[in-house]
Amino acid sequence: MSGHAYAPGAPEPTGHTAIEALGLTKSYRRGDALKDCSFRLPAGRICGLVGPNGAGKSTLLSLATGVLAPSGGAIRVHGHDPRTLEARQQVAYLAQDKPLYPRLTVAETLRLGRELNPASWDQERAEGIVRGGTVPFDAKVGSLSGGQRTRLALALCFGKRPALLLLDEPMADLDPLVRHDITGVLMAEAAEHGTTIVMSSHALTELDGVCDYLLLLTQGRVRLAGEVEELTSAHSVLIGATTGNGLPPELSAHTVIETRTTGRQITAVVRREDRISDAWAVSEPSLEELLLAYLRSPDAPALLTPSAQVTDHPTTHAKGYAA
Ligand SMILES: Nc1ncnc2c1ncn2[C@@H]1O[C@H](COP(=O)(O)OP(=O)(O)OP(=O)(O)O)[C@@H](O)[C@H]1O
Repeated sequence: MSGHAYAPGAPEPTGHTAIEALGLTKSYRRGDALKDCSFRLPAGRICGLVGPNGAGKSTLLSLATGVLAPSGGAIRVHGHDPRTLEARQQVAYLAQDKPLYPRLTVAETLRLGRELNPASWDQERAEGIVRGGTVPFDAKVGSLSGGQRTRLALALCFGKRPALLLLDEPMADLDPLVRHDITGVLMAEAAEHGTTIVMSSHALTELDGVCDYLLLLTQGRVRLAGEVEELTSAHSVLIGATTGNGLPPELSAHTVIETRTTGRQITAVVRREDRISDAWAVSEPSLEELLLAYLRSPDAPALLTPSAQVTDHPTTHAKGYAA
């Protein structure tokens, strides 16, 4: 398993699992897009999927939707191989370019959604999302604004009543007001229906307050996974005075993620392993500060909170992981 234990004696993760990856690897001719990734995403979370360009975010989403097959290891969605019908019925996916038919009207698009998902379609829910954005039902999709198109695409996704919704950079081309609006849709749907949402994003500030779970990938590996609150509270930002050359010796008591020196002041982001001396001004990093520290420090060790760790529970193997 990648990463290391979060806290000795921590309780076993509980609850249902939306996504579980074990040694998940995806190789292309030029190299590995994902390397030996193991993590668990509990159901009912809004998870930010973060990482620099080329980190493997889209590849992971494609594996979770069953569009791609792993080169090694395994991924399960609600306990099923993503390529099976059982998994596909539970997952909705919105690609970055939000593919919709421009010549259909909004009403016709929803009708198509119903025809494609006859067993699960929730017309009232889909219509409610469209109405919330005052999108005219008789308008052609090709005439909609970016925000309206996103709303319609989300209505199609949620109309399917998915247990898990995967979104590839849903906010990338939207202005701040529309982003706020769409965030509201996501949070309301997740709260009301318990839908698990995974959304990849480069806009770190936007994830704060929206996501309660986080998965950070860099260079195809899991660097951080777990509850946002647990991840941020496990770290501290320390500000103190520099002491000659090298790092102040007290820092060695902690796992140092990043240090920056400005004049005679040193700022360190650390994973606390011990009491912090009174010589430092101490604060908790924001989610953005934490992510930036890990992004700037590719060698900092990975951290997975207990709920994000894949346990060696026998049912894991019963579902075919061992094969
Ligand atoms: N079809 C493909 N063929 C070959 N290499 C690919 C293919 N798709 C992705 N890759 C490579 O795999 C790596 C991961 O790409 P991926 O698109 O998953 O990253 P990403 O985190 O989604 O990036 P971005 O933020 O730019 O969308 C990159 O090095 C990319 O060049």
